[in-house]
Amino acid sequence: MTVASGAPSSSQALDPEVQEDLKRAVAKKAVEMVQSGQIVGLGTGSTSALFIEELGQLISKGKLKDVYGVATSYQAKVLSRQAGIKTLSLNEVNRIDVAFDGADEVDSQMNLIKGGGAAHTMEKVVDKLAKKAVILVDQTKVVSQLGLVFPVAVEVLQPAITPVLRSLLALGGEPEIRSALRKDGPIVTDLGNFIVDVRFPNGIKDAAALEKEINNIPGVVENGLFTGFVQSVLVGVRDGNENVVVQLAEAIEKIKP
Ligand SMILES: O=C(CO)[C@H](O)[C@H](O)COP(=O)(O)O
Repeated sequence: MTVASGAPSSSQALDPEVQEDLKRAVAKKAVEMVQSGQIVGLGTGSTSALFIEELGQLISKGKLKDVYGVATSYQAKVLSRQAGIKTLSLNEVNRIDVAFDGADEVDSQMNLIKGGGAAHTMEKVVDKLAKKAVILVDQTKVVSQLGLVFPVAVEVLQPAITPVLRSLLALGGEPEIRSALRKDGPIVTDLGNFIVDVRFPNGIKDAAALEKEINNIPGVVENGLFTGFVQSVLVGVRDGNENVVVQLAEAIEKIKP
């Protein structure tokens, strides 16, 4: 599978309404993969929110029974409750059958940048624990190289912020503490930590190595590089005839920006 020819390249912005249509189409396709009795990881962000909405509709129509969600954030938990999906905490489940999550960037190896919603720490826990992680994106997220556009989000223990910033600079990054729109000062994550967005102006050459290097810095909780474990990506694409198409990539080297 390749992303349909005629699709704008990933760096090209889409009309927000078209992008929303692509996300919705992906969410609708994704819920078809859920089976009754499953425990489902629920990601964070606007695409995951549409998935939660669609899943809630299937449950309320009785088309899916005994489905439980494991939320990756406060947002996912509240949206699940509103959609009528029962949630359990990680400590109450003995498995996660499948997790559905969004991403900020996806490369041809199905490595990801996540963390635009500052929820990547619990997303990584849930997505990696799941028997299968399915990533839901529109075509704007598919890139030839990670990091050229989107920074890597790093969750950092508050008391360690200064030495962590120094270490991130030493790795060649350009770190910036994420601030809130409607609050003076840094945002604080669901887990009580700061977020540092690290730009790598020349892109990321070895995402797996960088993921490990950043996580080795004392004071770092988790970073938003997800490498080496995702095997399914659903991509919403607008084809040359302006039709919305959802493509499933299930092996590495299959997504082309
Ligand atoms: O990683 C995430 C949250 O931490 C999101 O999945 C990512 O930011 C994509 O969000 P959206 O679907 O709104 O584009």
